[in-house]
Order: sequence, then structure tokens, then C-alpha cells
Amino acid sequence: MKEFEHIGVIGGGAWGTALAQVAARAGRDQTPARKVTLWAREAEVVDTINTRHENARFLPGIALDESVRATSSVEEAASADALLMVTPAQHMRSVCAGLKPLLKPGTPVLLCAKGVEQGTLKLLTEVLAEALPQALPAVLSGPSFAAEVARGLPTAITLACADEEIGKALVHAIGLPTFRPYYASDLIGAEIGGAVKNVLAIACGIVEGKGFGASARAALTTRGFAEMTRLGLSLGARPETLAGLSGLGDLILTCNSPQSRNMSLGMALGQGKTLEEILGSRHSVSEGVFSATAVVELAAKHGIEMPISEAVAGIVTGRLNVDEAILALLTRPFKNES
Ligand SMILES: NC(=O)C1=CN([C@@H]2O[C@H](COP(=O)(O)OP(=O)(O)OC[C@H]3O[C@@H](n4cnc5c(N)ncnc54)[C@H](O)[C@@H]3O)[C@@H](O)[C@H]2O)C=CC1
Ligand SMILES: O=C(CO)COP(=O)(O)O
Repeated sequence: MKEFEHIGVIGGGAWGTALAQVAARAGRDQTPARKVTLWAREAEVVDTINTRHENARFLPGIALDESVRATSSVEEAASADALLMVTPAQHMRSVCAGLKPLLKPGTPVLLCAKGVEQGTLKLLTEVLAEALPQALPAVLSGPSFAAEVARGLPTAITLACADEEIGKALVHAIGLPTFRPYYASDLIGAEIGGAVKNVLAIACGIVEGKGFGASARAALTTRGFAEMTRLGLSLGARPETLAGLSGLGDLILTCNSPQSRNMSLGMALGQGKTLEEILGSRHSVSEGVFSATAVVELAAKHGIEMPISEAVAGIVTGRLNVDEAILALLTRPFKNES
């Protein structure tokens, strides 16, 4: 089975840092010892990782393995045998374009961000195919809070790759007893779950912030899953992927924990804060805000109804206030469940 001696991670936010930690731990007993190179935009992030073994800006208080090395040189990370792409979804195209002259043809590239590109309405596998065509695409997605993963708490995740041999080699390369990738061949299914659950988590946060109770949250999550499934199936995803770790699994996590930035953003909206106030007080990304309209437009293009996602898109674009969006959802006509 192919060994990955050098893994590059593109993006030094919370998730890129946690995944660099996973890759370093998973390759610890390899000979020669695995090299993990984490490219970060911020000089301060590179500096604190290399000197204090901590990402003080995006993952403070978590000790990183000494073998995780950060760099400001994208060339250095791009020379790896496999790349993990962990920049926010809306920046994926420009970051891929920067890698285009550097990446060896056939290098596995795991997309680890969650979102749909605004304007083009493209999934990240489509963005990758256009912007970095020599890459061998894969998707890594599932219920996984960066801080928990970086601390070594257990979880499981979907790793999708159309090339089964490479996909399984990647599973072995980054898998740990506490980080269990399940192989799948369905890339679209794996990426649609992560993109849609971020939008739905904002809605669940609003329900929580408004104090509507646990029953409302469970009902919203279930109807949200129906939206995710409708869109996924229309785009060619397989039902079992949508019901798996990257779909239902991540939806359950993100709609039930204020650790989720999307859910906590929704909670703050439900408590009456404005989007500008909330975003102005954070430096971490809440992908649902940036993908909501793209998800809804993509669904409309395929004739799919997504009322909860539409409500969130209405709120984040300022077209509806929170109370108007809730009223619109609660007064929809009664209908069959499926
Ligand atoms: N944090 C988490 O628990 C998880 C995050 N993800 C996904 O990973 C992706 C990255 O999220 P986080 O690492 O949490 O981000 P973060 O919020 O911790 O950090 C923001 C990141 O965005 C980068 N960035 C900002 N502007 C940029 C630009 N113009 N070009 C390139 N990069 C830019 C920053 O350098 C930084 O790396 C997102 O799509 C997120 O949904 C997926 C699973 C878990
Ligand atoms: O994707 C995540 C967990 O799987 C992280 O969710 P948030 O981006 O909402 O924090």
C-alpha cells in the first residue's frame, strides 16, 4: 500500500491545524518518520506553531506534536505526496490557482472544507477540477470539531475517493484509533452533507436562541435532513452517504452543540444580535453564512424545495428578519412527510 512520507496541509485555521496533528500522529511510526508541513497565511500562526507548538490564534491552548511544522511557503507544502485543503470554501478556488504551477500530476488532494461556491454554485470537487486539474480528488468530511480532534478525542469521518486503492491508502495514512475514516466512493454525497449542515445549524441555533425547546430542534433537524437528502439525491449522491457520517452524522453534531460556530451564530441571531455584530466579534469562519444563498440557488436550479435553508438565506442576506423567517416556516401548508 502506498505510504505518504510527506503530507501537506493548506490552511492553518483550527481544522487544518487539527488535521496536521492527526497526520503527524498517524505517521509517527512510519520509517522514515512522516513529515507534515502546514501552510498558513498568517506569519503569527507559522511562528507560534514552530516556536511554541501551539496555534495561538485559531486553536489556542492545545499542544501540537513537535513534528507539525508550519511554513509561509506554499511551494514547500505543495511538494508533499498528498495535500489536505483546509481553507474556507469561498477561498478554495484562489488557493488552488496558486498551487496549480506547483502540484505534481496525480497528487491526492483531500478537500476538507465545507461549502458551495457563491456565484458559480459549484461544489468544491468541481472547483478543484477546474482550478487544479492535475489533482486526484478526495473528500474528508464528518462530525469532527477541531478542538476535540486535536486533543485526540475519538471520532469517525467519511473519506471519499473515486480511486479505491488511493482512497484506502489515504484511510491508512491518516487513520488512528481515535480518528477513524470510513472509505466511500461517493464524493458528491460526502461534500453535500457538510455544505448543507452548516446552513441548517444556523437555523437550529436560532431555535435554541429563541428558547423554542428540544422538540422544535429535533423537528427542524429532521426536516433539515429531508432537505439535505432531496438536494443530494438530485445531484447524484447516494442515500447511504447522506445517512452516514458526512451527512446525518455531521448534522446531528452541528445542530446539537454550541461548540459549532454556525450553531452559536444562529443562537446569537435568535437572541437578537445582528449578523454584523456577530461576525465583527469573531475571526473564525461560519461557512453557513457564506453558503446559504448558494445552497438555495443550487436547489432552485434543480427544482428542489429547501424551506429551512431558504429561511436562513433570507436572514443572512437581510431580506427577512428572524421573526418573519420563523413565521413563514410555521405557517407553511401541511403536507405529506415524504
Ligand atoms: N473547525 C472545525 O471544527 C472544522 C472546520 N471544517 C471546515 O474547514 C474549513 C476551514 O475552517 P477552520 O479551519 O475552522 O477555519 P478558522 O475559522 O479556524 O480559520 C479561518 C481560516 O481561514 C483562512 N483564510 C481567511 N481568509 C483567507 C483567504 N483570503 N484565503 C485563504 N485562506 C483564508 C485563515 O488563514 C484561516 O486558516 C471550513 O470550510 C470549515 O467548515 C471542517 C470540519 C471541522
Ligand atoms: O464542521 C464542523 C464539525 O464537523 C464544525 O462546525 P462549525 O464550522 O459550525 O464550527
